Amino acid sequence: MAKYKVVLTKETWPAAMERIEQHCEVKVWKEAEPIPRTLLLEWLKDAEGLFSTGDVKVDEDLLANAHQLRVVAQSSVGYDNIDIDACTRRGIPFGNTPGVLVETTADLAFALLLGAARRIHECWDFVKSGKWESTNNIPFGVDLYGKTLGIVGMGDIGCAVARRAKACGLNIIYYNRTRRMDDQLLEARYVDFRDLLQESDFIITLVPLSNQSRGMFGAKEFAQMKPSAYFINAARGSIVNTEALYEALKSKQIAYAALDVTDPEPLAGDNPLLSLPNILITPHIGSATYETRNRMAHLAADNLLAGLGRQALPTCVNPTVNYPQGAL
Ligand SMILES: NC(=O)c1ccc[n+]([C@@H]2O[C@H](COP(=O)([O-])OP(=O)(O)OC[C@H]3O[C@@H](n4cnc5c(N)ncnc54)[C@H](O)[C@@H]3O)[C@@H](O)[C@H]2O)c1
Ligand SMILES: O=C(O)[C@H](O)CO
Repeated sequence: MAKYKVVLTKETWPAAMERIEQHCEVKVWKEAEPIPRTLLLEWLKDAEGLFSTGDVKVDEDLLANAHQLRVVAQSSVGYDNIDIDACTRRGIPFGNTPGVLVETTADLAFALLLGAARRIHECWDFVKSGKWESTNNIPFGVDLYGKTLGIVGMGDIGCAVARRAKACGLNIIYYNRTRRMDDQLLEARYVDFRDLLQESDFIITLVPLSNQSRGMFGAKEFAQMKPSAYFINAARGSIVNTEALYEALKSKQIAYAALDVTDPEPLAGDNPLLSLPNILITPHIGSATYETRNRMAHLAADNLLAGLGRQALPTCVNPTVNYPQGAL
């Protein structure tokens, strides 16, 4: 049987790759930098499936060039690099990987909160550099217990963070596009965005990047936070105005930031944020455990292979153009 023609903008995990290669003739970009746009356009001319990554823009122009394309799949829950309306207009279903990374990403968001509050990375540098001379010259942190955590974007991961926060004795408030019906179970109080900024001791943001959320944390928002506030971003770098965050940290308008995502990514070694003493940055590792990345790759492969066979994608973002279950 003829194999499907598929483009991968990066290699994926071996077991998922094997499954794809069983059914597909693949073109894979294997370099660290994003695939050059002209090459991608060339490869997509006869491709039936695209296995994309967050560093590639899937937009109207790209789709207009890909006449045979019948499915796009990506191994991530966020899909801010994909023009979903353009996919839908062309009848192309897009599949992401919700659910399978929830607990892993919540662990990381909460680790950033704990790591920043107790200055874990500074303590490690302190010990390594031989500065540990007495019991009172050590880096001091702040308590979590009894403080208020504000969660912005109370979706799957936000709720998983709330469960961890509840176990640590934090009071939880949240802001979301809509109020959650189950917020009493989480013991979380729905507030408006301004109240969340003003009342929180810690803010964790897990809101998807969209036209509405781009730059939602800027100078005005940092000015409303407490001077003792800790700001944690595990969503996308572009929901924050980086210059405004730098100024807020430098002037001690807020106390501390912990970021798993930055704008841009990767962050260059001479980025001004790195000169600040009151920041902790990890390299976009929210879902980066062996188990979870493997699960994500398999779910993305499920979506890809289903779409190629004109079967319903298990996790389709634009269900109006998903294939019906059982179709040929
Ligand atoms: N750091 C990482 O490695 C990592 C890993 C996974 C996810 N993420 C990011 O986290 C985001 C959330 O993931 P999830 O699985 O919880 O998604 P989700 O869809 O379950 O939750 C998102 C929540 O945000 C709310 N929301 C959307 N736009 C909003 C807005 N403008 N203002 C307020 N609330 C808004 C939605 O109503 C929803 O409740 C992803 O879109 C992704 O960008 C990052
Ligand atoms: O959106 C996601 O899933 C992460 O940011 C990438 O793993």
